[in-house]
Amino acid sequence: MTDTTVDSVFAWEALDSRGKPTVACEVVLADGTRGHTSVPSGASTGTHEASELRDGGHRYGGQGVLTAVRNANTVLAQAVRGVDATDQVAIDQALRAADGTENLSALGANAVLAISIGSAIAAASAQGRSLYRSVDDSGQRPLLPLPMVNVLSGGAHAGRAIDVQDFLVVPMAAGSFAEAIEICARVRAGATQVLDERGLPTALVADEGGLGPVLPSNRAALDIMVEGIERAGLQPGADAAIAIDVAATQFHTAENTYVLSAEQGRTLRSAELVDELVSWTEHYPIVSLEDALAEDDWSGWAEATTRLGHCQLLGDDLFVTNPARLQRGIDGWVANAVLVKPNQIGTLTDARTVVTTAQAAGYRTVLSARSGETEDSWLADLAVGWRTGQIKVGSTMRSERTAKWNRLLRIEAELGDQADFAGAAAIAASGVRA
Ligand SMILES: O=C(O)[C@@H](CO)OP(=O)(O)O
Ligand SMILES: [Mg+2]
Repeated sequence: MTDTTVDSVFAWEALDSRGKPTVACEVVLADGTRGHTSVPSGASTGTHEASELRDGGHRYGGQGVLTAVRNANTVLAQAVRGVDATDQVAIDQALRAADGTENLSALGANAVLAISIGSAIAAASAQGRSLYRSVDDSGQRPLLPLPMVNVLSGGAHAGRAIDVQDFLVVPMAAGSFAEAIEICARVRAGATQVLDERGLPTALVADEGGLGPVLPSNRAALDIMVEGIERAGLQPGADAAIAIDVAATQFHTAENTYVLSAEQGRTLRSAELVDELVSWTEHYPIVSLEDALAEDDWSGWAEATTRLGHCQLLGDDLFVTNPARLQRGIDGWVANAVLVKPNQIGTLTDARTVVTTAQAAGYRTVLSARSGETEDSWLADLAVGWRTGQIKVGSTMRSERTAKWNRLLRIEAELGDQADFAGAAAIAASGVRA
């Protein structure tokens, strides 16, 4: 008989895709069902993220992850024991109450998230359902997300060879998720050819599998994106467009300026950075800009929203998947979309709240992996089940990335015409205020 109450938690230290320690765990239900998970970690993290216990180095260099593992195995395990794993809100409340801090710094957001997700996976499995089905209470047909896929990398993920962190391809013409991934893979191959022909190294692969060439300017990277799209036999804009993650927090200074080190230290004020971005959108088929300004530059962000509101303006470091920061954005007319990373907030319930709050306000939602990932694929299921419409996982290379793409390919293949594909409408659809 199915008994979905939590019986025990077994956590341990595992490796992430950067070879750094992370938390893995198995949540075991009373009927013996198990839910295994491991959690990711960012490199260009926002100051306002939930606080993971992590030393950043190998286990022999510090105790952070081991402490999180111990907390998962002891006080957090105790907190969820006897709670029904099908009641995600109750699981997450128990975890939050045990930690007692707003940002989960006492026991570690990584320990909390591992149990939060492990419980959801165990609950789905006990009910004989796929995770994407068990987290979906919409009563609608499953919705496969439009991917944005990393082609060129800079910033904190690629030794700051370019200032902008991610140059991604958005497969506008795709009619299915499978077609979308094929377009992205073709553009990646096209960009690789272009770099090869210029004698630029293509073996330098960044944290998320993007190409990491040293280029003279951010515009040079945009040129390569356009050429890569053309080389793939596609029309820039109509078939494949460009998204960028400026990750501006990374080159913002205490004097409230932005320093482009890839462009000889060119220094810009907020309004000048917005001018620069506006000019990029005039010359290149850019449909989405993430973290266009720094995490606490709310006035710069407001200006960007006024001047760039025809594009998707995605808050990552700005909102950090935090319901209160998102609400401030909605109230203040800032951005028009939110990047959702469950580990920025620490529980599935809070991440879900961000998705529903954003969608109710007309903001678009993009579920996102981290630069330090694991081979888990639960993120793919959450994108479908939460109907986020878009997903960002990194490139079409490296197994910790393809684990998510491949899970989505399988879901689409299994469902056939029982599922919908969000397509370009997910990024172009105007919100109530766009
Ligand atoms: O900034 C981001 O959007 C993510 C993923 O690209 O990077 P990180 O996980 O390092 O924060
Ligand atoms: Mg980002």
